[in-house]
Order: sequence, then C-alpha cells, then structure tokens
Amino acid sequence: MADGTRRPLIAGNWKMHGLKVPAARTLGEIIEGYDPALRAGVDLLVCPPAPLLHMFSVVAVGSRVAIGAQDCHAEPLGAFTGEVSAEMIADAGATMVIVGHSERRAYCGESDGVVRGKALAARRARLTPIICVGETRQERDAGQALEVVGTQLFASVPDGPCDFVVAYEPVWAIGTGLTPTAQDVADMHAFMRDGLCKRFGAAADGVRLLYGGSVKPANAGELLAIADVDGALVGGASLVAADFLAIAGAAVS
Ligand SMILES: O=C(CO)COP(=O)(O)O
Repeated sequence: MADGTRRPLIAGNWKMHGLKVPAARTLGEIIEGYDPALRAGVDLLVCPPAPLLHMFSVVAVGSRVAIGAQDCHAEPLGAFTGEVSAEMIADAGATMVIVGHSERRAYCGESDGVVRGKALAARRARLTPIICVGETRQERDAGQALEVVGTQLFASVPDGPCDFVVAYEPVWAIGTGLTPTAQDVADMHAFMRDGLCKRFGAAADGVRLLYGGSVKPANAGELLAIADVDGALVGGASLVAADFLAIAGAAVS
C-alpha cells in the first residue's frame, strides 16, 4: 500500500499487442472509466507498442491517463536501425518508459549496464523510467531472490535524482497465473526500499515500487495492500479495459 506520500500507479504493459482500431477502442474505454473517484486516488499509465504512441498520446490529452513506451535506446539518435530513442518517445507525447523488462533482458540480452543507460536516456529526454527487476524460478528456489534483485537494482538504477519508478516482476510470475506469497512480496519490497534509502537517503522514500506478474482483478486487492507496494505493472489484464480499471479500483479501496 502506498504510504500516503506516494500516489499509487497502475501501469499497463501491452507488450506486442494492439492494432490501431481495437486498441483505440480499449484506450477510449480506459479513459471513460477513469472516473473522478479513481482520478482522486490512483495514476493510470498505458504503454502500447511504439507505433501507437503518438495516436494514444493525442487521444489521451486532457484525460490524465498517461502514455508510456515499453523500451527506448540509450542514444538520442544515430545509425541504430529499428531502434527508438527516448527523445522520439517524448516527442510522440509519452511521459514514461519501461526499461529492463525481463523479456528484453532475456530475448535481447540486455544487461544491467544497458538498462542503466536506457534509464539515463529517459532522464535526458525528461521521461520517467520504470526500471524492471526480478528473479527467475531457479534463483528463487536456490534462495537467491533477494541477492539477485539487489544486484540488478543497484546496477540498473543510475546515480542522481530519485526520478524513477521500480517494478519488481519475478520472471516466473509473468504470464503464468502464479504469484509470490504476500510475505515474499512484502520482504522484497522492504528490501528494495531499504537498499534505495541506503544509497539515496530520504529521497528514496518517494520512489514508487510496483509489483508485476499475473496481477488480476481477483488478486489486486491483496497485492496492493502490501506495505511498500505502490502500484502494479500489469501485462495481460491491461488489455481488457474492465480488468485494468478493476485493478485500479483495488488501489483506491
Ligand atoms: O510482464 C508483465 C508486465 O510488465 C506482467 O505480465 P502479466 O500481467 O501478463 O503476468
């Protein structure tokens, strides 16, 4: 549960889902459902695939639903075929960007150093990075979850201001319907908060720590009630407006 000074954030990571007509319909439903009661207590962010960023940003103007990207390149421009810079994302109207998602770490070989470079690029372009960390099943079973996440966090988060969000997403909980116990999430989030406070001092109290991995309307209440869980990074359930809004509702109830 956010402690009162941190406004909860419910972020939808659409991954590689979304063609413009049905996607615009879903975004419209999310905007419509973001009623005054939700607006008073929770921030909403939708992260569509890059080709939809500009359209989504235009559609969302005035709605207070924020739009974010799923990745960015570390360089502002250059000969990097197929890549999208943080500046381009900001230019498209987005305000946040996910970096270091475990799917990119696994499929694109992104190291902590690469992720830190992307977080710095986000800062340069005045985007808020959502820096993702999380252990594999094997690492958790070996009792190494805290150590692995602590190392990722330390090496992926850049020095400087506390202008970032962190998402703890256990790899084994993503898209599987499995979630850690409430105690395991509480322990991990307390551990991350402690690590950030040791490094950044009191400013780290303001950093929002999201949980991600099989968040659904049915389990959102329990997960969001955990101390130091300041919101959720939602995959599959964010593709259905009613489910995404129900998860947001759980953040304010
Ligand atoms: O990877 C995720 C969000 O970034 C989580 O995905 P699911 O909610 O589909 O498990």
